[in-house]
Amino acid sequence: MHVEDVDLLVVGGGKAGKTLAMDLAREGRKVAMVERGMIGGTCINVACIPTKTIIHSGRVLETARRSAEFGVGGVEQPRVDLGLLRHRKEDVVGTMVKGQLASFTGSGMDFILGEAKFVAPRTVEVTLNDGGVRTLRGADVVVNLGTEPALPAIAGLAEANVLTSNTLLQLASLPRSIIILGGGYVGCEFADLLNTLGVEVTIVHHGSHLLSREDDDIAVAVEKGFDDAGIQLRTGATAERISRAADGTVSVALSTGGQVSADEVLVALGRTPVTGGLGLEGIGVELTERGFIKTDAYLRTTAGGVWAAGDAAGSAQFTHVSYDDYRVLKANLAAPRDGALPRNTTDRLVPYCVFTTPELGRVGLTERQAREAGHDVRIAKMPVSAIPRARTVGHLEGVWKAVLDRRTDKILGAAMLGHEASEVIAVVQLAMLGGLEYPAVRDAVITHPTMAEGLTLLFTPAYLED
Ligand SMILES: Cc1cc2nc3c(=O)[nH]c(=O)nc-3n(C[C@H](O)[C@H](O)[C@H](O)COP(=O)(O)OP(=O)(O)OC[C@H]3O[C@@H](n4cnc5c(N)ncnc54)[C@H](O)[C@@H]3O)c2cc1C
Ligand SMILES: NC(=O)c1ccc[n+]([C@@H]2O[C@H](COP(=O)([O-])OP(=O)(O)OC[C@H]3O[C@@H](n4cnc5c(N)ncnc54)[C@H](O)[C@@H]3O)[C@@H](O)[C@H]2O)c1
Repeated sequence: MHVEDVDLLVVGGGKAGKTLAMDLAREGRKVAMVERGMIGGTCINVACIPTKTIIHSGRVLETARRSAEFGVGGVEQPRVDLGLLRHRKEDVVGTMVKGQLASFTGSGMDFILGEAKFVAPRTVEVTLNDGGVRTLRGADVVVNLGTEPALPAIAGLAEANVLTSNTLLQLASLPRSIIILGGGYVGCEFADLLNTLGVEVTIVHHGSHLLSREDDDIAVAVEKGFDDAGIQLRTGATAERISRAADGTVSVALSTGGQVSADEVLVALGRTPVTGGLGLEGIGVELTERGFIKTDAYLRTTAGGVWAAGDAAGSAQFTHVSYDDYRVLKANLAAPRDGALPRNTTDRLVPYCVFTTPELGRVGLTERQAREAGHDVRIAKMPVSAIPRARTVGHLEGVWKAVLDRRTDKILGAAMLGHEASEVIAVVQLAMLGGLEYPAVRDAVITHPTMAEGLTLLFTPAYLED
């Protein structure tokens, strides 16, 4: 067996791994990256980018429906053209994939399309997609494998031909109705989108509220928006059995009694790491009970010279977190072998956004977490309708909530449900990173009329509890 030695071997081309591979290759190091199919990884091919592209189409449709309200005539009966929508999504994805491939090869790395399997310490055997086998060993190895939709052991699920976020993106026509199992990020984003596109949506969620990680008042505000839009909610209910009848109708029996039926079922019940059958444990890389790779705060695995990043390494499942894993790895790989490692993942301030309409931007602690952590909590809460920009664009829905520390006046966290919340949450995040006290944010001169200007209102006595 001929073993090819490289300085860095990246297994799985996710956000962290591909960025690191390109960087080190550009610096003149010998780098190989093995990817089994998705050039650019999950985010670009089947997750963030395609979903946000079609969510934008949904928003254009909704705006077209409201065109008369905005003084625009001539837009009669706007409707979605699924063929064109898919074409645009594939164009956006395809352009990005092409760009990625050019960057990979342009960086000087050896980009290998094939399935990797560990056969010895820091060594993989790659079954090449176009035939043949190569064996590579890295002085350092970074494993960045990602996750795939979880398909839990619900009776009948395997036989019912259910949809996942991957297969839903491939549909040639829209179902008339759909049951979505899981009211988390994937469930809520697809529920909102499909409802906008005219599909009858029912969400089955076993938590008492959707988006179980959020404070109840914020989740209730999301639920109210869904309810007003006609989405059926079955919260506090677990799917116990799924069956598809001869006429194609799918039924889901609920733990609360009764059942719901529709044309299709989308399973959005979390994601499973792609770590099975890869020989990881054979080379000393320990996995958790759920199959995630055990790492320390420096992203070292339990095997010498093997590092891990992204979803499969147990990092919060966001592309921007995988990107930060890249920063951690880059600093640590460059450090002297015998010295202390310079960068870790502890205490990262991770924002995120659920891309429903309106969006839910989140950063830092929820009120519940802040109280549990022993903070003397003070809440600022304001309806989005108070913000002048919300009036000019006709998006009055939503609520902003900030969690403050009464003793220090520092911002501990924020939940912003409203127009462009994905952008405004970054302003709050920067204030938190800068250690600003809330009066400094309130007293900043912020451009009028923007959504961010709402921050000068949120912290005034009208919206700040005593
Ligand atoms: C529907 C959906 C929407 C999302 N939207 C957002 C969003 O808006 N914002 C956000 O931040 N996050 C979003 N996420 C989460 C985000 O997609 C993930 O957190 C991110 O893609 C994880 O990247 P990663 O670095 O872990 O690796 P990945 O990008 O998953 O890459 C891992 C790669 O490893 C390859 N691989 C696996 N096994 C092997 C093997 N044996 N040999 C070779 N290659 C292998 C895979 O093909 C894959 O390309 C979304 C997720 C979903 C499902
Ligand atoms: N905008 C974004 O950043 C974005 C978008 C989509 C996905 N993601 C990432 O992908 C990950 C996976 O998303 P997801 O929505 O699949 O998972 P999730 O963990 O966010 O939500 C799944 C929900 O399903 C519920 N559930 C579990 N079993 C159930 C059952 N049998 N019946 C009814 N409900 C049940 C759980 O309580 C959970 O709240 C997320 O954690 C997120 O990090 C991010």
